[in-house]
This record gives sequence, C-alpha cells and structure tokens, in this order.
Amino acid sequence: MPFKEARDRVILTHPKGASVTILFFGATIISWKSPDRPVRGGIPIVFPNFGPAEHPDHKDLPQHGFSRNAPWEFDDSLLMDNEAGVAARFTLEPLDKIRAVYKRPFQLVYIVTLAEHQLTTDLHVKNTGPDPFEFQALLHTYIRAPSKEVSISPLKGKSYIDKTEVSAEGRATVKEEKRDVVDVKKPTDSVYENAPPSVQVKWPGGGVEVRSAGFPTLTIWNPQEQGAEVPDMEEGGWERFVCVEPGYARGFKKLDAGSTYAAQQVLSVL
Ligand SMILES: O=P(O)(O)OC[C@H]1O[C@H](O)[C@H](O)[C@@H](O)[C@@H]1O
Repeated sequence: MPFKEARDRVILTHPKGASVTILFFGATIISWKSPDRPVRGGIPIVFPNFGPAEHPDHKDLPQHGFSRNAPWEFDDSLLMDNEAGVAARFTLEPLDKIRAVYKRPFQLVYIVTLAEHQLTTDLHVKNTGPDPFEFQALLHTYIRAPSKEVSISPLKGKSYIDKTEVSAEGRATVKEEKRDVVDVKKPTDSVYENAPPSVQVKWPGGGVEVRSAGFPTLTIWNPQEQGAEVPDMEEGGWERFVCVEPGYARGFKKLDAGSTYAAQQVLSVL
C-alpha cells in the first residue's frame, strides 16, 4: 500500500523508503523524508553507539548507530487511549540490513505517551541473545527555541566533557560546570555525567522541563554558526533549536543475556 490514511492526514510511502505526510487541513505537507537520512529534528533515537563508533561491536556502524535510520514496527493498536493519555508502541529487531553490520541479537521497544501538556518516551533495550553485550543509547531531543536566548539549569557542579575542544586530550578532560545557568550562545557540545533527574530549558516566552530516569548523561548541543558545516542543516537552522539529550552516552551499558534496560524521558511544558 503506497498510502496510509488517518483521520486528519495521509502518508504516502515511496517503495524506496521516502515518505511524505500531508494534513487534510490546508493540504499542508508537515513532513517529508528521503530514504536513509535521519530526521534533523524531533527526537531521533540513538542506539547502539553515540557519536562515532568506539566499541568493537559497533565498528561497522555510522555515527549514532542505526536505530534512527531504520523502519520501526507499529502494530496498529494503542496501549492506552483515554483522557490520561494516548500511547503507542514501536519495536525494532535486527532486520537483514542491521544484521549485516551489527551481530548482537536485541529488541528495542519505544513507547510514546501523549498527555495534554506532556510527552513521555520510554526506551527499552532487551538482550535477546545468549551473551552479554555493551551499548549506548540516547534520545536526541531537539527543542524548538531561540538558541541565543536559551538557558538550561540546574547543571552547576556537574562534571562534563566538552566535545568542542580541538585536541583529543581536551575532549577527554573532565570539566566542572561553574555556571548557575548554562547557555549555548557559542558552539556547545557537552556531555554531563550524573545528570539531574530534571532540567528546565527556558527562553523568553517559553520553556520545557526535561525529566529523565535511567539515563545517566545529559548532552547539550548547538553548533551555532558551525552548523553551516552540517550538511543537512538549513541556513540559520542553528538559531532555532537546542538539543537536550538524556542518554547513556559515556562508557557502555552492559546488558546480560535475557535482561532489559529501561529508561524514560518526560517533556512537560513550563
Ligand atoms: O549530525 P548528527 O549525526 O545528527 O549529530 C548531531 C550531534 O549529536 C550530538 O548532540 C553530539 O553530541 C554532537 O557531537 C553531534 O554533532
């Protein structure tokens, strides 16, 4: 079926993987995806490696792994559908394309729960194989906000690594956050450890609380003018977002055979 119709929209799918979502309201196109390119925005899911591959299991994988570029399964039913929330479940298992580059048997489950002013995303990683394996995982949350005016807190006193440092030694050096309020006025790519369970992201006229559980790190990213070097970023795109990314992004999480790792992000409007 090249199209899927919902109450308010239709999604056209090209046999090679591209898709477009068109609302009936104004026949407005709200999403267009060409094949195999991750979406620059929203909440891409990063698994099993964050950044370039460092673990031998990940040596054939691209930056941020394969989960953001893979087609996930949706079983056409809702887990929850009432005033409290509407929840849908998506799964990803090793497809042939994944198995060709990654040997570990796994199942990812992603549950998206929409409440009136809150969006909850639960990520479960199950080791379905006979041996333990190690991975990283992260929710790469883009928040639409004026990046020169955003402030994020509380991160004071937290250790972090600064990936904007030019030397490998600089990037490996653990720094301590001295600021009451963190901003991204200059190019920022910081991975905080022992992330607080909640941070507030504020800008004039708006704000979002990012709560997380089970994710020990929090990455804050905005490249500012260096965004011009990011091939799929629109001109000036860096002025309109900040990424606040709960994850397991330093070291690796070891998962025993048959075990499941569960972590959650909750976004609330302030
Ligand atoms: O360009 P992407 O692969 O989507 O990565 C975008 C960014 O993701 C994370 O925030 C990393 O910390 C950054 O180093 C990286 O540049």
